[in-house]
Amino acid sequence: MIRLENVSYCYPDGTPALTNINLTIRKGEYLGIIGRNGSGKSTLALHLNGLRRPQKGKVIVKGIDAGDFSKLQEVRKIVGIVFQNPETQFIGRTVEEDLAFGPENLCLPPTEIRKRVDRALAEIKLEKYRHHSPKSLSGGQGQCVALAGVLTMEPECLVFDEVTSMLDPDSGETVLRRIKKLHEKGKTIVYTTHNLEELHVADRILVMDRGRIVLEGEPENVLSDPSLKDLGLTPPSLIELAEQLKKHEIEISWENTSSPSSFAEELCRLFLKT
Ligand SMILES: Nc1ncnc2c1ncn2[C@@H]1O[C@H](COP(=O)(O)OP(=O)(O)OP(=O)(O)O)[C@@H](O)[C@H]1O
Repeated sequence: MIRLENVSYCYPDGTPALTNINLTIRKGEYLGIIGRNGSGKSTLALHLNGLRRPQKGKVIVKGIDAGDFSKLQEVRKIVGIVFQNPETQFIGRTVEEDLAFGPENLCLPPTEIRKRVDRALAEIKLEKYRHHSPKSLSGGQGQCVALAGVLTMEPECLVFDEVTSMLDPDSGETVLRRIKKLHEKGKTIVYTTHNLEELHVADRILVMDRGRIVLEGEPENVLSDPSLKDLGLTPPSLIELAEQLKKHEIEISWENTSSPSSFAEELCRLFLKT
């Protein structure tokens, strides 16, 4: 669906943000991109719908060159982006107005705009906030509205750039659940984060460091890769716990316990002992 061929990008002050990136994003896949601060995740995300154009190499979106300025509108219909801070994306005075903005720009007929706004509101389950100012919502609700705003454009691929980093854990969970649902409905998802706990649902994970892809694979392999710590990343807590149990040769089995809560208690007990 999206192909990056030898993509390199340097910011005007000379900071190299991407170096020789080769990547194919398959239709319907959930791709997680992880890396410490400044590793190039956002710059890569911005290349996926032409918000940044490669200085070297090519980004091809369903056969269209995303670097070709005249094709930008087409590319943005296929790939939508949601950013870290939803407030920077709000334009309308009410949620409804905000959601209508994208389809209005596509010059769609009013009935179609209405249909898309209603559908997007139902998708994020925020119908009752239709007439509220998007700026009056909580961080999590605001992020869901930003997501709905992208959905009104009906893109096949959704790119989420560190969308939970400003949210509390509960709101972050809600946003992640919405994203998972969209994936189940067939959307291609690209999700950048520096929190490995969020990536167990991905089909594939890329690890970036200093503008390069340094590790790639299925979650079970990448999340337990010993080089993660050297790359400034904290493995998921369950994997850390499993490593500790292995290191201390502690045996634990489900059969020893009668219920999930006693299993959890047993784990806690063993963990405190190590
Ligand atoms: N507008 C800019 N001007 C100059 N340099 C920039 C700009 N944006 C990013 N950079 C630099 O480019 C490199 C890659 O940054 P990028 O934001 O893509 O990384 P990131 O992995 O998304 O980081 P973070 O997790 O902190 O958002 C970093 O060295 C960063 O300082």
